[in-house]
Formats: sequence, structure tokens, C-alpha cells
Amino acid sequence: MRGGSEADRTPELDAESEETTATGADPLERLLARAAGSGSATVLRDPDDGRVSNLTGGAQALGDEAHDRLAEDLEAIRMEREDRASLKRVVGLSTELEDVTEVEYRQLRLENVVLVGVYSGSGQQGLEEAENSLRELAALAETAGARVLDGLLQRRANPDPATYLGKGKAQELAELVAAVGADTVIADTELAPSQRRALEDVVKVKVIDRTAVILDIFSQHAKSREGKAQVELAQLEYLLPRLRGWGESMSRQAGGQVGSGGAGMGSRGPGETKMELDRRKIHTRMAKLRKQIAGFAPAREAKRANRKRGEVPSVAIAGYTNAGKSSLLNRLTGTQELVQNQLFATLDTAVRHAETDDGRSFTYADTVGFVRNLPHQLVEAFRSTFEEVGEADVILHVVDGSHPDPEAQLSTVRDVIAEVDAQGIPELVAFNKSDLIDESQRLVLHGLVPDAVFVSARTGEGVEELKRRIDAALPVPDREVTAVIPYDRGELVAEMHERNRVLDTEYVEEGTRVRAYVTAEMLAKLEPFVA
Ligand SMILES: Nc1nc2c(ncn2[C@@H]2O[C@H](COP(=O)(O)OP(=O)(O)OP(=O)(O)O)[C@@H](O)[C@H]2O)c(=O)[nH]1
Ligand SMILES: [Mg+2]
Repeated sequence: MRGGSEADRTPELDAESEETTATGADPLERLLARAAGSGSATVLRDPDDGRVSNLTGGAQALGDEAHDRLAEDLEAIRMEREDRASLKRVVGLSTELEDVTEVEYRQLRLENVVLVGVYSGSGQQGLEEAENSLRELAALAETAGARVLDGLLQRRANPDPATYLGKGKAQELAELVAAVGADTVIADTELAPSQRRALEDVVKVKVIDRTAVILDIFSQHAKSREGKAQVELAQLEYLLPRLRGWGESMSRQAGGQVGSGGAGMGSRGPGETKMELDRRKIHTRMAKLRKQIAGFAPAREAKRANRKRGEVPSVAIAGYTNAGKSSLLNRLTGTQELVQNQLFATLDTAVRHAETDDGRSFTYADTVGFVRNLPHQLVEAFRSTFEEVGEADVILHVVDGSHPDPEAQLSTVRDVIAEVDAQGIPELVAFNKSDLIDESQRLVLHGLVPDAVFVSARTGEGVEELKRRIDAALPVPDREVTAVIPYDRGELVAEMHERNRVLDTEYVEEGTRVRAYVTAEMLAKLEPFVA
């Protein structure tokens, strides 16, 4: 049988050479045939990086163990083959409209996009990770106002330095784009300017990257003057190295589809109009923005210091975008914070007042959501809104428990918490959307963070427990005192009720006799009346 021949010891499993191998069209068959003879060493050459890996080890009889190993090898080979055979389509990405009433509004700026990504990890995990990232990109694109038609992934050791996808795959992408009538391709990465141009040349429609989409969303959503300035600065930083040749490849295309409906995703904000400005003007604008932003800091600090001075404890709500932070805040306080099934619905920090069950007041700060691979240009903008978290007494870390990869979300958020030096602050993890979580998922989440609270901002499940846990995590007045407060100093009694913990009250002739746990600050004020 052919399995024993020398020449067959190192079968090349390169997709291209598959069909042309003289000894048999199918590497699976070849391997089976060889295994049926005797186990000889099988060496696979990875066509991506040319590395050689030994898959089955030395020669041995085909015992149970060898059989298992063979099965594993076969599976690995099958997957390799599938990977190479075609681009992987990620299902369920399409955001085509179901509700016709939305059509009118969205047609104004509708872009039809196809998403592409390159991943290198091997096996199921690498693929899942890449798929999750592409799903998130789909949500981002939708938030930016686009309609996602399709999504493709290519497995490759490294993105192609010239065209991001390999040449052949880029051509396939071009065919798909034409077939579905897409007018934009979004790459799940930050493309080098030359990659973007080269890929545009192949696919013949506008190509943008993940960074551009996120910047676009931020520019649409920023409301405060500071937020707007920071986002514009980030956009200019992104634009600057991409100035040369921007749009060049487009104008080379006969009747390019780009620009027909005005500026689209990735080119709103300072993009299109300022593109004609020369670099010097952009630099001047950036310097001005930086100065403006620096000017905002003292005001922000003063506001924060004010809250600190009053010693009103604060809870910062942090978490991934779309985790349900604003929904939960609404549940906890009965306020109406903007809630949307969109990424970055909240871009500016909102502060709400609340009270513990025993009447102590504190504040909640809703913060901007996190996103995987936050563009580095935005890190500064993000950090300044996030600094508040560093001043909080408690961090309420909200995680979407129904998300496919909550662990990655947890660690992304914790990384940034560490970056703003807030790791010392007590963190309370709430797995939100418990209405969407089944028992097995609950167990997994419980394993991730054993003392987390399960809540549903939608049904209200767990909200009372969460409130209790927040109460318990807030700084406690811990100095026991008994004081008799004259009746004309009623404001002190009120303050004790509000910021401290009153154990009991009794009305005596000299005034109100109060026994309480108080903070150091309160104790100083009570000094003259201590019994
Ligand atoms: N099923 C379910 N959906 C929820 C729950 N909480 C929030 N949602 C939905 O999740 C989406 C996002 O909610 P938001 O409260 O805006 O999320 P956020 O974390 O504030 O998001 P950003 O402000 O964008 O960072 C909305 O569509 C909510 O209706 C929940 O407990 N269960
Ligand atoms: Mg929000």
C-alpha cells in the first residue's frame, strides 16, 4: 500500500497542493491508509509559517492509545482543511431591519457593510474568540448606523502586511461584496494606512477599520463640551498619519460608490471636511483642543472635591458597554438614565443621589462603557471620565452575564480599574441580565466570581440583595457616641441621620439624646455635647 512509501512520510497539507498530490487527493485518506499499515511519523508543515510540527510521534502498533491519537490528528487535519478551504462565515451577524418603521429614519445614513477579521489562534478557542470580536464589531457598526450584511473570518498566522487578508481571500471578499451589494468593508483591527488603501483597491468599495467605527460612535454621542473636544482630538490623531492618499484610491475607481450619499461611517466628524486642511492646520487645531481639554480638568476636580468634602460616599458603576449599567442604575434609584440597546449609550458620567435603608446618603456615578481594543487615541478621553472611579468608595462592576465571553469583559474592565489606580477600592461584581442566564451558565459565572450578585435590571431579580450588598460595602461610621443635642441644634440630629448610623433617640429635657455610630468628622462636631 502507498501508506508505507518513503515519499509519503511528510505530506504537505497546504490547501493549494491538496488536489495535485499524486498519491491521493485526500490527506485524510492518506493518513488512514498509513495508520492501517503501521504507525509511522507524520510531520505536518504549516503552510502559514513554514514551521514543522510532529503530530503523531514515533512508530508504534495501533493500540487504543494510538487510535485515540489518530482520531485527534484526523480532527486537527479536518479543521485545518476547513480553515483553508474557505473564509469562515460568521452567522447571525446580519442586522437587516425587521421593523419597517425604522426604515425611513435609517435610510438617511444607511451603509451596507461586510465585516472581515483575521485570527491566528488554533482550534475552537481561537475561532470563538474571533467570532465574539466580530459580533461586537457588528454591534458597533450597527450603533454607528450601518446595516451588517455579512461577516467573514480568515485564519492566518499573521495578517497580510499588504492587504490584511491574504491576496486570494481579498479577491473572494471582493466577489462577496459585489454579490451582496455592500458599500463598505470594516476590518476588525486597526489597519495600517497602506493596508487600507491596498484592500480598497481589491474590493472596490470603502474600507474602514474598527478604530474608525468606535471614533465615529464617540463623535455621534459625545454631549459635553469636554467630551466633544476629546473625541475630536482623538479623531485628528487617528486621521493625521492617514492623511496622505486618503480618498485617493477611491477617486481612482470609476464612479466609486463612496461618497455618493455624503460622508459615511468613519468619515464624519472632523474627517471629510478637514481632510483638505494641511497638516499644519490640523496640528494647530490639535494644540488648541489639548489646551481646551486641560482647562476642563480643574472644574472637574473642584466638583469632585466638593463631593468629597461633604463626605458623601460614592459608588461608581463600571462595566462593559451594553452590560446594563444605566438600566441597573435606574432600578436602584428610580431615575431615568438613557438606556439603549446600543454601545456607548452613556458617554458622559452621570451622578445620581441615593440613600441606604438606614437613611445615609450616597451617590451613584454611571460611567462610559468599556469596549474591547479601545482605540489608543481614545484612551485619554476615556481615562478622564473614568478617573472618577478612582475616587469612589465602592466600584459596582456590572457584567452582562448572558454575554458569550464574560471573563474577557471582566478582565478588560479590571485592567482599566488598575490603570486609574483604583484597585484598592472594594469591588462588587453584579452579573446582570440574569433573566437570560440558565443554570449551567450561572455555575460558570459563580466559578468566575464566587461572591458576585445575580441581578436583572429587567425583572428586578436580585436588586434588593444588590442594594444590601452596596449598603454593606459603603464606608461605615464606626465610632460609637452618645450625645445630648440641644433642641436649637436640630440640624446636627438631621446630619447624624443622614450620614451616620443612629441606634436610638430619646427626648430629654436638655435636648435629643442620641446614641449612634458616627464618622470622625461627625464626632468632632458633636464634641461639645458628648454625654
Ligand atoms: N434581558 C435583559 N436585558 C437587559 C437587562 N438590563 C439591561 N438590558 C438591556 O441591555 C441593553 C443595554 O442597557 P444599558 O443600561 O443601556 O447598558 P449600559 O451598560 O448603560 O450601556 P452603555 O451606556 O452603552 O455603556 C438595553 O437594551 C437594555 O434593555 C436585563 O437585566 N435583562
Ligand atoms: Mg449606559
